[in-house]
Amino acid sequence: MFRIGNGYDVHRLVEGRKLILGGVEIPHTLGLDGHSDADALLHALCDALLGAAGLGDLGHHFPDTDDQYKGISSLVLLEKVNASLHEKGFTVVNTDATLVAQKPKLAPFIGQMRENIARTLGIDISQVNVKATTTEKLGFAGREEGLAAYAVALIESR
Ligand SMILES: Nc1ccn([C@@H]2O[C@H](COP(=O)(O)O)[C@@H](O)[C@H]2O)c(=O)n1
Ligand SMILES: C[C@@]1(CO)OP(=O)(O)OP(=O)(O)OC[C@H]1O
Repeated sequence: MFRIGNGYDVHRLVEGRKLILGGVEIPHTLGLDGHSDADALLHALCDALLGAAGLGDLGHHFPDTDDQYKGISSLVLLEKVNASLHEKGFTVVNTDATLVAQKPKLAPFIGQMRENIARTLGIDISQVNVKATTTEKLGFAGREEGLAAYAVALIESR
């Protein structure tokens, strides 16, 4: 049986934090604020996978009030989410994500993001897609106040 899920995450862009997306540290004047490494791409992807499996959302499994997750790499969270899906008999068919950010230019880093996600999920890179778009300077993303990520995931029960 096939199941689909979607995820959406936003993090504020602030000074003094790293900009990490898809497990890649991207040089930029601003970074993402959050309890973990604030990797919005991986958070949206985790929520898409959890949603497809009917397992709620990221905050339910990893509360942002729990010190053990402070500063944690979201690749570790993705690995844990993937393990939860496998425990339930699900395998990932494919994922697709869209990053919404006015700056910086993300295209040069998308290949590494895809590699990180594919390796963490134990799937082929052809099963992982990531793209980026601006909002033509509209809204919070266009004003560079924050960055958003949308993700969808298709999973299959064994
Ligand atoms: N932060 C971003 C946003 C966009 N891109 C690339 O630019 C292309 C054009 O984006 P528009 O929002 O103007 O349509 C887009 O297809 C991406 O390849 C990017 O690298 N980083
Ligand atoms: C990742 C977690 C846990 O550290 O917190 P944040 O890094 O703040 O990210 P967010 O997407 O706001 O919430 C999900 C939480 O599970």
